[in-house]
This record gives sequence, structure tokens and C-alpha cells, in this order.
Amino acid sequence: MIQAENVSYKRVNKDVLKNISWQVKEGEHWCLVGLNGAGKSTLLNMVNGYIWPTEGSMTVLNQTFGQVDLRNLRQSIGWVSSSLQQQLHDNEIVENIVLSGKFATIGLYDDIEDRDREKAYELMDELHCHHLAKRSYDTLSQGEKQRVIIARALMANPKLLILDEPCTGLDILARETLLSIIEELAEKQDAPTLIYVTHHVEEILPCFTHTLLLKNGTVFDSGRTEELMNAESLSAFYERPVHLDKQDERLYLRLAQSTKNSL
Ligand SMILES: Nc1ncnc2c1ncn2[C@@H]1O[C@H](COP(=O)(O)OP(=O)(O)OP(=O)(O)O)[C@@H](O)[C@H]1O
Repeated sequence: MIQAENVSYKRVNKDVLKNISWQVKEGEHWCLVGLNGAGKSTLLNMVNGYIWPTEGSMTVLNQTFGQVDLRNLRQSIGWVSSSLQQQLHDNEIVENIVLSGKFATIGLYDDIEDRDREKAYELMDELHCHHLAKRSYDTLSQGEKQRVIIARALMANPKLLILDEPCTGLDILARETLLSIIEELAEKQDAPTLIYVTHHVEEILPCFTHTLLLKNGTVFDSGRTEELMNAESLSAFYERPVHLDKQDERLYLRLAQSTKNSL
């Protein structure tokens, strides 16, 4: 699905990404974890073909950058992010926002068929937002908005679905609701490959089979989540001693007391 080989992205005064090698295979779901400024957004912009590596090679959905029309590639990638949320027309009704995902347009400019509407309602069911279909988007809570834009992204049957910090701004209940919907989505047989981006280890769901730890523009570690995520490696990642608790297949991270005192 994604193959990055020794990818770097150099700007005048900065190596934003350095020597990234990362492989995402069909059937895997990945979590991309990094602190602020780690290079997550830059890497996603590259996966979506908005920027190209200055060194190395990037292949997404079997298309190698430099050899393909990226507009076609983007139709197979759903990217749910806060910047997409800001671009949507606030006074549009939810049903139309979901339907517009079929064409990956901000408004509805193409003909809608009955089967498109059926599909939009199926997706709204899946994302638990059917009851919001006739509501204006600007009247929704943040958690409801996130569910709507995920339904919208699924209208185009993406092969890759990128969820870029979807829990930002959600309270604990809205966060857990959204996470359990994402878990259900991942378990579906025809689910797209998920790339879930977050700052928070707590959001790594059991369905995320693999994790990429990104630090200062480099891959700190990557591989199977259960092998990667332990207190020792995360203490090295955060450069502070941390405790890691596991409950119901989820990880909970705490800074060690001695560290907190020195912050
Ligand atoms: N075009 C650019 N020129 C110079 N520096 C850049 C450029 N793009 C990004 N950077 C820098 O590279 C670093 C990584 O940025 P990026 O936005 O990818 O991080 P991030 O992991 O998404 O951070 P956050 O979690 O805070 O959104 C930052 O220090 C940023 O200022």
C-alpha cells in the first residue's frame, strides 16, 4: 500500500524528513505516533502526493511518484483532517456533505443517483450519524463532525484511509465513541487500510496491528505494535522514564514521578 525507501525531505534550513523507510502492506492497520514537530504532517502530505521526496522513492498504491497522475491516486485515498473540516461549507446539510465524498468535492456539483444516497445512509449508519442527516453541519458537535467526515471519506471507497488526529478536541466520552466506531470499521472485511495519526499512545486501538514511531523527522522504530510498545522503548522515545499500563488491550502512558518533578 505504501512503500517509502530512504525518503528525505530537505528544505533550505532543515531536513524535515530524514531517511524514512516504511512499508505498509495490505491487511495491516497502522498508527503513526510522534510528538509535535516530528514530521507526521509532512509524511502524510507526501503519502497524498502533495509534496515529493527530495531523496529516496515513494510508492503509494503501487504508483511511484514521478510516474503517475497524482489526481487519480488521491481518489483512492481518504484523508480526514482538521483542515478538511475547515474547508467544508458550514451551512450544508450532513447528507450532502457525505454524498459529496463520492466526487471528493467540497460542494455537490454532480448528479446523485439513488444508489449513492443508499450508500451514504449505510455509511451514516456505520458511523452512527444517520440521525444527523438533515442537520446543518455547523450545528454539530466536534465528535459528530468527525463521524460525518469519516463517512464522507468512505463514499469514494478509498483503499487507504488516513485519520489525522481525529480525537483532537473531543472529550473522553466522544473520544471513546469515535474510537469504538473506528475499531468496528477496521474489523469489516472490506475495510480500507487505516493510517491513524496521533500524539497519544492511549488512542492505539488493538486493531492497529503496526505502529510507526516518528521522532525529529526520522523513524525511531516501526513494526508490530505489541512488540514495539513497551516502557523501555517508549522511555527512550520520549527521553524520559515512563510507565506503561495495559488494560483491555489498550496502553496507558504515564510519566514516571521523578520526571514530573523535574518538568
Ligand atoms: N516547508 C518547510 N520548510 C521548513 N520547515 C518545515 C517545512 N515543513 C515543515 N517544517 C518543519 O518540520 C517539522 C515537522 O513538521 P510537521 O508539521 O510535519 O510535524 P508534525 O509531526 O505534523 O507536528 P504536529 O504534531 O505539531 O502537527 C517542524 O519543525 C516544521 O516547522
